[in-house]
Amino acid sequence: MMNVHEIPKDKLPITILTGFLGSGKTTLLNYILTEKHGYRIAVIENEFGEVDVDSDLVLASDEEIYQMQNGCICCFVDVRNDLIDVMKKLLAQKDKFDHIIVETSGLADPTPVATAFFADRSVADEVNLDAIVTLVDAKHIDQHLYDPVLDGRDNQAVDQIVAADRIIVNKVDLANETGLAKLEGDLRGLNQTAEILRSEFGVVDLDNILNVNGFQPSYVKERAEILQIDMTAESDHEHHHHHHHGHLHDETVSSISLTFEQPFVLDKLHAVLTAYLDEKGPAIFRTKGILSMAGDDRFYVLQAVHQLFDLRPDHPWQDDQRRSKIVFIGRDLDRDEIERKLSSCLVD
Ligand SMILES: Nc1nc2c(ncn2[C@@H]2O[C@H](COP(=O)(O)OP(=O)(O)OP(=O)(O)O)[C@@H](O)[C@H]2O)c(=O)[nH]1
Repeated sequence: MMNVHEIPKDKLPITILTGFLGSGKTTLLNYILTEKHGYRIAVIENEFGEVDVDSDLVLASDEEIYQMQNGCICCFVDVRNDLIDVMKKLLAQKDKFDHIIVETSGLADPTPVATAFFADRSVADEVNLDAIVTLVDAKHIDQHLYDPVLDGRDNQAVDQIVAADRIIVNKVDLANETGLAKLEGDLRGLNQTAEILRSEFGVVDLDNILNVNGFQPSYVKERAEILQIDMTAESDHEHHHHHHHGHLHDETVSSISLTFEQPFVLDKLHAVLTAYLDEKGPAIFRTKGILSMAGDDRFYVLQAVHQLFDLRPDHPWQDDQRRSKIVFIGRDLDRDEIERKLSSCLVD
């Protein structure tokens, strides 16, 4: 597709990739990283949860990947300052990249992330926020858009859609045409201007999401005012005093990370997870894990979004890394119960 927008020359384009937990951000990122589009891409990732699972799930590639894990990118001043510092490092070697993708955590409001690029003059002068691309899980988004627990409170699933310049309705294989048409109508109600695309496993026309010069600052400016974020560029160092107040994601949601040295018994684990997620799935938004199985030299990847889960073998373990890590994100998580149930699936 021809690109009709004029793209600022000499500025490094940045795409903010956002979308609720499990909507398909890493899947889309992996698609982008493996497609031959000719861009050299640096990726900045931020995840919610204590142990790092995401970096194991992003496919190995030549691209540079930076993890930012000490908190949710949208909430903590330090993390946004880290983001600026990572950007400065990237800009110092900007002849190595054509594009930067920032993948936010699934609970992030993208506005503070977007404003971070304007907050520091040396960064603001050299980058162009190309677009905020929001993934929407066609099967699960409704329960977050219309989350009764958040009634009257700030809802990040909504924030992410409202801030979008491109909305990708992903997982169309799990929805029917009537449901998709209704969803697209609802999305249009929240965001009148963003182009709405559909995808299965993140496969979209990349010309329509990268280098589109599609960022529309009006919404972000308005929201930044509500959040009391000053978007005026400051010179170096001053941004360390720059902050807003409070958390910007749903504080009823928390995460539990567990690690296990002993391997699991596959059948037992499968049965226990099926029963547990069936029972608790509505409140467990997301489960991710890299797991060691008895009698198998490959690591297993566990991926669940609410009740829907997938557990499958991947590559052989590398030396010294054989140890399971698993993260649950949701409401009212009972750490002891989860640990007890998982421990009952470990090899004797
Ligand atoms: N059926 C189906 N599953 C999908 C599709 N896209 C992604 N998935 C699955 O959905 C799960 C979550 O996908 P991810 O790409 O990890 O989602 P994410 O947005 O990065 O998740 P967080 O980092 O937790 O916010 C994985 O099991 C994917 O394989 C799709 O189009 N159809």
